[in-house]
Amino acid sequence: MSHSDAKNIMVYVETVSDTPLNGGLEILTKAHKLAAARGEEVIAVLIGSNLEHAANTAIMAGADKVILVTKDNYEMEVYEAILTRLAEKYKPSLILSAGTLVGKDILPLVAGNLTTGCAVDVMEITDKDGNFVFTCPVYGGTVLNDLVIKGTPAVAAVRSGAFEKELVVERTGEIIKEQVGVENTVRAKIVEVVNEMAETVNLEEAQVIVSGGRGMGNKENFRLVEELALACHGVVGATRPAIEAEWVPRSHQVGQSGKIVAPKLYIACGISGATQHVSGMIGSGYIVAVNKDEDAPIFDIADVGIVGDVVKVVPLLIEEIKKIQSL
Ligand SMILES: Cc1cc2nc3c(=O)[nH]c(=O)nc-3n(C[C@H](O)[C@H](O)[C@H](O)COP(=O)(O)OP(=O)(O)OC[C@H]3O[C@@H](n4cnc5c(N)ncnc54)[C@H](O)[C@@H]3O)c2cc1C
Repeated sequence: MSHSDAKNIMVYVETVSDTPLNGGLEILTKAHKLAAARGEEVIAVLIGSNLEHAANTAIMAGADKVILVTKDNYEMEVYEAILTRLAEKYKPSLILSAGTLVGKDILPLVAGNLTTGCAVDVMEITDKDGNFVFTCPVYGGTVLNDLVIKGTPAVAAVRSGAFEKELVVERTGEIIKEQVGVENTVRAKIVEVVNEMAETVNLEEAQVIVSGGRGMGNKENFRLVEELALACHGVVGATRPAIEAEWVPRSHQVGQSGKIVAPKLYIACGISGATQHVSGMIGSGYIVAVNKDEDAPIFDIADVGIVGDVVKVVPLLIEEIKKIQSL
């Protein structure tokens, strides 16, 4: 695509059961600010069914236009082809999506189809002299790298929680229904989707996460993490060793090779604070850590640190929270 043709920002907004995920809405708000400064528009793309309500939410979050494409189930190649066709038609200068598993699945493929580059794990986007600059962590989050994509459009998957969502009820926008024929592109078809109970976990959207690490000791003690999460109306997270010990399914892993999260409250129980874990939760609003080692690196990033044995401290936390809730 030539540079001169391209304008406007296209945002793929992922939905689950007709509801747009916060990651996409946060990006729409950021895209609205970037596009407004350039005198351009934000085009949201929603793929699924019964998405009219979600389209209105996308407009409130910052979309000027919302393109609705009806499809029943998620299929990577179909979604990738739809986004590619829409990019060819609408010629945006930037394509964004939340860096969820789906976003990270399809965006690099879209970038490949359009022979351009894709930034992942983006934490900030700035517009410098007409070029988008993407700030991304590298080396496990120890260094922040600013990068510019030379191809057009620039494509980027953004970290959940990187931007703040603002819903403005008075905003108006246009809803466009597009039919995109992509059936021939499908090489693999999903014939059945089996929903493991654990897969209902949506760590990226959670406001409260209680995570357990190797320091929980065993599967039975790990139930304390689940109990504390339940008491706080939160979601259970875990470090890789806790996953590898099979105390909890893989869908709960937080970190570099797991999920990137940004809850308001993150409680880390028996977690050392290794870079690969911390890079996935450093965007949390308030961090509480329980560890028996007062020199554990997790205390360097914690707002509140409790030095003690998780098996003694976590039951006390559960008891206190239940007491407060019963008042
Ligand atoms: C390429 C790569 C990718 C990775 N991706 C991830 C990832 O996505 N997520 C992830 O988590 N890890 C990841 N890791 C692993 C990471 O490097 C660490 O090994 C891991 O995060 C450590 O987990 P932990 O804190 O549970 O265990 P440990 O580092 O062993 O820490 C356990 C902590 O528990 C404390 N403790 C022990 N007993 C108690 C007790 N009774 N009460 C209180 N505290 C106690 C100890 O003091 C210690 O600080 C990755 C590694 C690599 C190489």
